[in-house]
Amino acid sequence: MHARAPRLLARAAPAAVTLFQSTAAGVPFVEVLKSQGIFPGIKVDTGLEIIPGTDGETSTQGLDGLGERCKRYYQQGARFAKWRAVLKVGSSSTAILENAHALARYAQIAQANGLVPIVEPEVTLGEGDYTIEENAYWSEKIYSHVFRLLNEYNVVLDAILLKPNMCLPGLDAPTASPAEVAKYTVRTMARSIPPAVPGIHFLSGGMSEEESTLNLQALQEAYPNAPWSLTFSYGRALQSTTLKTWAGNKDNVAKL
Ligand SMILES: O=P(O)(O)OC[C@H]1O[C@](O)(COP(=O)(O)O)[C@@H](O)[C@@H]1O
Repeated sequence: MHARAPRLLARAAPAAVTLFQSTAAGVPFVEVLKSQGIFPGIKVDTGLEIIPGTDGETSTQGLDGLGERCKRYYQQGARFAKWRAVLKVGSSSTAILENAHALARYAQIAQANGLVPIVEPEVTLGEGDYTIEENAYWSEKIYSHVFRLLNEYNVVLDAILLKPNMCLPGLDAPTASPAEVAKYTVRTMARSIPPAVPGIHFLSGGMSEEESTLNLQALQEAYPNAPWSLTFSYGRALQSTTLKTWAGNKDNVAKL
């Protein structure tokens, strides 16, 4: 692990297989993370499947046997779980309900097994010239359904983390300024996310490293008294330059 990683990461969510692996020196990955003050977690969904009768919309799989798996992951040292639902501006009501239901069942099962569920309803950044207002409308609609189902399944809201998208215009529309992104994103959260949720950890969703950083900074500065902590759980915006620079070659580690 890179020496700067512990300063940057509070938690890490490897795939199931990695949770049970060790370093070349034989130290379990879980122990490496714990010794650096990083909470290990686990992605528990098993991927996407097309919902028949829709225009390629997906439902996230992985509920079968989830309780048993969560039990094993907890014993192995995991303390949180992650499940990603993929939605879009203009999602059908079938896709919204299906994904909200699966997120709620997953969160309920994860909590019953001692894991903090990261609930990730991602309204993907797509092609088209839709406006930031349209993205905000669909994001609000989708999050509201997700929370209706979380409540339906008695998920303890104080013990989840939300991983949503920021509100952004379509890829073919003019880009929005960080101030606009902050305004629409926090308005959407204020309308649909209960204050009991402790943290909103945004995904980067295809934003560049710089864009995602500036947008997050704008959000935090504009809303210092937001009821939830506003922070990040970036994938691509954290890893892409690092992976490119490293390129699997240990001689490049010093450049990181
Ligand atoms: O692991 P999954 O569920 O396939 O998700 C893919 C990526 O999407 C994320 O959930 C969000 O990633 P981005 O920040 O790049 O949008 C990452 O954590 C994850 O690596």
